Amino acid sequence: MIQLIDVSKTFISDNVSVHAVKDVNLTIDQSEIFGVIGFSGAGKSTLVRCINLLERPTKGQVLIDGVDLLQLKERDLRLHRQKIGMIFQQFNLLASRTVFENVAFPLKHRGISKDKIKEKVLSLLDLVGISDKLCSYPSQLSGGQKQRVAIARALASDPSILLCDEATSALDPQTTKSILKLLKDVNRKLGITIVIITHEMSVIKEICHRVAVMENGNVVELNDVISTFSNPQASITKDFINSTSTLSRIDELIQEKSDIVKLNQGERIWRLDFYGSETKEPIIAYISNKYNISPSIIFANVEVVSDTVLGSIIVLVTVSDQIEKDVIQYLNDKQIKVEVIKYA
Ligand SMILES: Nc1ncnc2c1ncn2[C@@H]1O[C@H](COP(=O)(O)OP(=O)(O)OP(=O)(O)O)[C@@H](O)[C@H]1O
Repeated sequence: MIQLIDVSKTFISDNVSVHAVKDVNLTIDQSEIFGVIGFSGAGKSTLVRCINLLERPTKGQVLIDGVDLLQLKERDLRLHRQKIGMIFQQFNLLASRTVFENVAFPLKHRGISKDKIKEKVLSLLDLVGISDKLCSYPSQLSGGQKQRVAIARALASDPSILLCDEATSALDPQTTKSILKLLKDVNRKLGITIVIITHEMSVIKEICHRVAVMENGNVVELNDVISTFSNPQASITKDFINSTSTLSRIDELIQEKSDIVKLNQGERIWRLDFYGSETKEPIIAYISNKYNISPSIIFANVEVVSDTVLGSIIVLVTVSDQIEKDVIQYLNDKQIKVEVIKYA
């Protein structure tokens, strides 16, 4: 378990203080996949580097399984750090060493026999699916293959925690998916806690259990992924979610006064957000029949997040004030959020 208690990090350069991380409190459970999202400069890397003391916090405590790393002497700290692996956007492989040698590197000088090292490296390369590149050099590998080698190397010390700093940002979408799937497998098979820094909500959606949203050094929102997507609180979280969906196009169309959103007398535009079991009910058909209205769908977006369906639709509907109130009440009772985006 990782506990960050009142962690702050201030950099001072040229007599200017930069408060990169401000009083962050976080608990990340064993075997959890935890995401940290934020725009550039929000403090994500600094926060995550505080977990293995690549950055020493200016203030606060960093507890790994109850042990405060900041209180440890150098030798003990080195031992504890071996339990925290890390991978990076630029892979950080040793260019002059083969794949085998890169993965074997953390095992050197530990009194482990050559045979044991070989056995371990081969099983790790098998786990990450790159056994056929044993003798290749990093320059002969694709980005996805390099990240697989980096993951194998990070796992060589049998860590209980794996920190991933923008590990998929340099990869194309398909390779990103395959690396995220590998991280998921590693989490499931080895029970390793994974902390992932990203600026893409799609990464959070794909594999994380919980997510912390960072802005200006603060954690401004912290929740499980479903709640974050279905009921975001902070405006920056809403911005991130909008960036993954086509629905925010409606706001642009309204601003542009597009013909698509030009309304006649009595018409309105609603946004309906629903998730989980509600997605199986024929809600639109039901309200059409019950209230004698004919919603026409302008946009729709349905996602699957952590095995839960999340849907949003934007509809144009002609309706009186009273019927609108009744329909909204009915939908709210069904746990469907309704926002009236535009009146005629
Ligand atoms: N070594 C350093 N010296 C001075 N300032 C630093 C240092 N490292 C980071 N900062 C500053 O701290 C703030 C947070 O940086 P950090 O790299 O943690 O953000 P980030 O959210 O990870 O950004 P990105 O997504 O661009 O990597 C920024 O203003 C950055 O300029």
